[in-house]
Amino acid sequence: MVTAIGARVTADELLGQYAPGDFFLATARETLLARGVARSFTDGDAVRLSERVADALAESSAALAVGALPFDTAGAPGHAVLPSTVASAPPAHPAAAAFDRGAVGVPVAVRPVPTPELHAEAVAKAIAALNDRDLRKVVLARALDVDFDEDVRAAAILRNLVKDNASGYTFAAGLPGGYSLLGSSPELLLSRRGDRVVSHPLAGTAPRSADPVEDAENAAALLASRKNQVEHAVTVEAVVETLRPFCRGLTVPDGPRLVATPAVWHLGTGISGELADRDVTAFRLAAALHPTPAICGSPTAAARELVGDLEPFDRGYYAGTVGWVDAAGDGEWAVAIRCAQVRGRSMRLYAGGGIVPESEPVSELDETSVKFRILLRAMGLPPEL
Ligand SMILES: C=C(O[C@H]1C=CC=C(C(=O)O)[C@@H]1O)C(=O)O
Repeated sequence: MVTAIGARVTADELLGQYAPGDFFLATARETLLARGVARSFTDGDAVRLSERVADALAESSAALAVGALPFDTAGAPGHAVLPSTVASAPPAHPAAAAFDRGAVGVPVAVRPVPTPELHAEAVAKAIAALNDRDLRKVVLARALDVDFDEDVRAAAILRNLVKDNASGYTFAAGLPGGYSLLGSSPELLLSRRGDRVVSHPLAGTAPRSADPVEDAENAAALLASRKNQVEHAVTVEAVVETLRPFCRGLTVPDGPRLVATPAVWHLGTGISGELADRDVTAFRLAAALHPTPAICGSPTAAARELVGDLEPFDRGYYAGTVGWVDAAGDGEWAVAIRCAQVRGRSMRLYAGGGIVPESEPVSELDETSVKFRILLRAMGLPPEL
């Protein structure tokens, strides 16, 4: 097997080479394209998968492995690949802002799953269940199924996602069964470089507005909102608890900061730590953290059960994680949100939101609609569908 970090190319060129099945990741730090399969791994146990991948990297000349974990391994396996080739380029932005938009075509059908009304009803049931089942938070999602009369133009959608999203983690990941996951997530699950570990959980959301005054008001209201602060604190607590045993020291800010994305404001907390044992890889840490209360809830097992009871679909790799790990154990894993699972002529878009006792069903429905806009815009579709 030959794995090579290619000569320095541009993000634009890597996007030009991307084809469904490849792994692509654009961040503020770099752009990565991994192609071909030298070895692939699937495993229902995320920790075991991370260890198998670490062993394989140690035995091979591969520069890195790429992969994806599903939301729940009961529904789909963790998946990782030692690619045949890896190329990296400098960050796509600022140049990407001037990219031509890729043409995506017009869908022949769009179906919400469930209907918006039923999603609002599910949120109401979730609010009641928090009390009955002794939960602090649950994250409930809905989907939009979109069909085309030709294969989904994944490369064009990915190009548009990169163009539209100057920050965060814009990705495409090949999945088992011929699927790909395409999206642009604002949320870092875990990065490890040497002994420095960073996680940046997000929870708590408000819409952006084209009117600067309203936009600033929305941001200020989010920061002042007790409901959103609670939703956020539950998530940060879980990330800190999970990372603590792996780290010599952790730096956790006193409170969250506002994080701007093109469609929404979030509350975010940047957590950093010093890794105690360099044998613990980025993938192993991501497997330990996943699923955080940003996409599942708290306590985890009860929240996952409630998600299964209330959502009328399997999440697949939505609300999972996508990323890479290298032979030294360094790597970067994003929370797989603001994304769609794609195969053939169809794609399923997902959006969810954290539910706490103070949540209101209609606001939660609206929040999912706003979160869909990242994908809808990249597909050339109107913001409300
Ligand atoms: C579950 C999603 O977002 C999570 C990440 C940030 C903010 C969230 C919220 O405020 O509810 C969600 O926890 C999603 O976009 O599908």
